[in-house]
Amino acid sequence: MQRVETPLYDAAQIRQGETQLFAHHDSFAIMQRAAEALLTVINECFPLAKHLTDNVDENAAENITENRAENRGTYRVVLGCGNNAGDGLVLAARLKQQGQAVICYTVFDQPRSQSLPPFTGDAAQAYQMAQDSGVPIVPVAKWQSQPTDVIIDAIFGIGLDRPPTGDAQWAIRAINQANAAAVVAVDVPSGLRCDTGQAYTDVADEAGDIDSIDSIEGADLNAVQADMTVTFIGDKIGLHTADGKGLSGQVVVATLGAVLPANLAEATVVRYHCVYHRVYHCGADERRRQQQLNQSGQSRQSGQSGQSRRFSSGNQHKGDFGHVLTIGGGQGMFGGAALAAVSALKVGAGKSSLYAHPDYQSQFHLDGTPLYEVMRCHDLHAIDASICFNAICLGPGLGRDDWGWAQFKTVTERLTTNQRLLIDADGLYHLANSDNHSANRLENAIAVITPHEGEAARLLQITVAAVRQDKPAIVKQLAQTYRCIAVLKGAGTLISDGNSVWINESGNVNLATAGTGDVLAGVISGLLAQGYTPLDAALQGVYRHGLAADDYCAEKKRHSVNKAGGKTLRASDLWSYF
Ligand SMILES: NC(=O)C1=CN([C@@H]2O[C@H](COP(=O)(O)OP(=O)(O)OC[C@H]3O[C@@H](n4cnc5c(N)ncnc54)[C@H](O)[C@@H]3O)[C@@H](O)[C@H]2O)[C@@H](O)CC1
Ligand SMILES: [K+]
Repeated sequence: MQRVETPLYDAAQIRQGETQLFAHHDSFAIMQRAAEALLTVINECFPLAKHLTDNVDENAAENITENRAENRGTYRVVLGCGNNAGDGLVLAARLKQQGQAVICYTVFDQPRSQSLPPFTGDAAQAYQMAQDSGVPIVPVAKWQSQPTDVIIDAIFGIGLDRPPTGDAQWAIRAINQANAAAVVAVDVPSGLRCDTGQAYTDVADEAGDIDSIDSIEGADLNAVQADMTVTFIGDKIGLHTADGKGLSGQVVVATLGAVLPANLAEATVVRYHCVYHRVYHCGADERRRQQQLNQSGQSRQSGQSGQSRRFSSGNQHKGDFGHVLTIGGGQGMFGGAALAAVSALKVGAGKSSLYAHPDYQSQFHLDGTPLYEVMRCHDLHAIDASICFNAICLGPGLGRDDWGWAQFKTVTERLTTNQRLLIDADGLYHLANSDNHSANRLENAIAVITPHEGEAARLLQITVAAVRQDKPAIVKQLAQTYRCIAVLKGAGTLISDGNSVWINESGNVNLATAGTGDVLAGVISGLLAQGYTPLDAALQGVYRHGLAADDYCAEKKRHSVNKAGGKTLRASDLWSYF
């Protein structure tokens, strides 16, 4: 299995690329290139019928759509006051030159009441170009839109440095509520922080306690929800993780001729996907990924690692594929442990054993179905002397009570050097509450931890809001603090070895459902048991878990079961797609 990595950049690195470009090119020419890239994408992906009556004046502009016999839609460009708006203005001029219906809305100025627009430099030149081309430019107070319109968000790009307020906030809401045919973001969806993927919200960022996700869930995002983002110079971290994964839509990169300096090619944050050398039943997605791989000049391939022995020859025994011991299933929580134990088998582990609370020793069932394939483990005290467990999965459904704590202690005190270990769920709760001794012991083990935001907050003794502020930095910190591979789960799951950060490309919102985390714990443990390095087990496990959810949704759509692709997935549904 190959891993394909594409570098992602933060705003400071993009500014370096910009500086390099401007050393050899006129900056307005680069802005025109950006607009040309936007125009190409819009013409290809979101064409509207040409507008035949020219010379629409500013006062009549807001009635463009209504005045047309056929309600064929208008390009509505919403402008901030920086160079992101400059890109939007040049685009508007080019659309107008093509004979399209286009109107610009200014968020920060009232052109008629002020002698000069607030634009400066290249953006001022772009403003002039749009005016010369006859593009109507009106205050956003005159906003109106139709479902047939295409909205272009040119409010903020990489220069966003504070929460949008006033008219900007109003404009972001108007775009999101417009129910337009499409929303295209210029460079970055406005309101999204491009370094971290965190969107501004309508509540203060400081909200949220340690481990409490609920306190900040439900806040309205103060950021544009785009169908497509055309991003310039290099791809950006925040478009692929946290809020950004959902807000950016499809991401198209236009380098504008920039070749980022060699040291940036060693970006410490990359997004990745894996390429399998076998045929999947959902081949279309894989073919698409293969095409992207072939077309992408920026990608690099690595991780020729961990080709599972399962596929290498036909002459093997189940013992060759590794044995996973799952420890969890405290009182009332057997399901999570069972999901993990079965998932390890589904990704090819040869054997799976489960140690659970004595209540379950006589009823080994998941949703009423007996767990025939999973063996019972009756005694944890032998695990240090035992060579039969190739990986331990500690925590699914373990519970935070005394019984859970006792099992956690038994395992961590008996960890042998190089024991392959994954800690998830309540195992992480106990890890956070244990003394440094346990963390030090992880150093000797070959360990992977898989927290969600709340668990990450507890592990680092910070608030959930603080975790959300910079997830790429947090996942690194987790790996460094606990001396292991850290997987920070969520939209655009992040993985770190304490040095680099990988962002997973697969997966969708359907994974936000009970039990999928237990399945992931089992998947990674299953790969660990088969001999994958902990980094490869984490990277491939996260990718395969997300791909299974993508394939599930694609199949449901194909069979018209769920055309909208809504949330129907149950955790155990993933098993059929590994
Ligand atoms: N100069 C050029 O030729 C190029 C510019 N490009 C575009 O330029 C963008 C960056 O331009 P800028 O650096 O001007 O930044 P932006 O256009 O993103 O906006 C920055 C302006 O908005 C203000 N601002 C930031 N947050 C605000 C808030 N919440 N409320 C109110 N005002 C706020 C800033 O003070 C600044 O005046 C890129 O994202 C890209 O779209 C690219 O096309 C590359 C070429
Ligand atoms: K934007």
